Amino acid sequence: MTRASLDKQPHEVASMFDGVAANYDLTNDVISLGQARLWRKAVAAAVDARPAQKILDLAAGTATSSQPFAQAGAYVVPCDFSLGMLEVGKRRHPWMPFTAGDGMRLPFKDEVFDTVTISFGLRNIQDTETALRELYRVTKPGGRVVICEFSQPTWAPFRTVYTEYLMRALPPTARAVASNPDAYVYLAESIRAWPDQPGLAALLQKAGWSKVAWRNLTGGVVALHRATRA
Ligand SMILES: C[S@@+](CC[C@H](N)C(=O)[O-])C[C@H]1O[C@@H](n2cnc3c(N)ncnc32)[C@H](O)[C@@H]1O
Repeated sequence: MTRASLDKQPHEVASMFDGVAANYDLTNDVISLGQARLWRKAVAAAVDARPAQKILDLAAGTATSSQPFAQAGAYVVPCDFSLGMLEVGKRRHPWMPFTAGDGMRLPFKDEVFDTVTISFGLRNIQDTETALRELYRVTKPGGRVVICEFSQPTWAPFRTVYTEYLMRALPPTARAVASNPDAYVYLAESIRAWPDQPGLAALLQKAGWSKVAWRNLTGGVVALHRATRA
């Protein structure tokens, strides 16, 4: 594989997600070998949504990542720039205030959300630091960010097996279930190119966030980063 498919422009990323929207959630369950549901539970626990809280779920896609916060009684705004993903989400959750918007220029005023969160989306945004600064801007002072993203398994033998899975088994599996298998080649490449746990923590600090911490899930296949706005 080459790095070429990683150099996608934002409109290409949006149209790639438009293309996978119909089968997106099913494909996730299959290619994560059922782990996706556990990761979502961990995100829900970290966000700890409460009634009357205002939560931004950036890169929410079909809003599967937003649903636990709404179920906990919070006011959750799913925001994404793929109209195809938003359409699928709106059909499933017509009461949610879906908002079309780019993570690098959020269509919200300063300091409006108690918590901002992003699951499996930050890696896809062209400029990570700009997105982290935008998330900071729209968060109330004292508010929090929770980021759920693929990362690096910490135990070397497991890392080797996982890398084999990403590069060899995932593309054919995706070909069997996904509507646009190329999107899952991009997935494998983008995970390999993404910063590890301390690398993302450093980017959060650089964007102004404090009290940065993370927790590994599934041995570090996924990491949950948390931070606070001063
Ligand atoms: C892998 S999906 C994650 C969806 C959802 N958060 C979940 O956990 O199922 C990534 C989403 O990021 C969105 N995305 C990528 N770049 C974006 C950007 N610059 N602004 C807004 N959304 C973006 C894509 O459209 C896609 O819906």
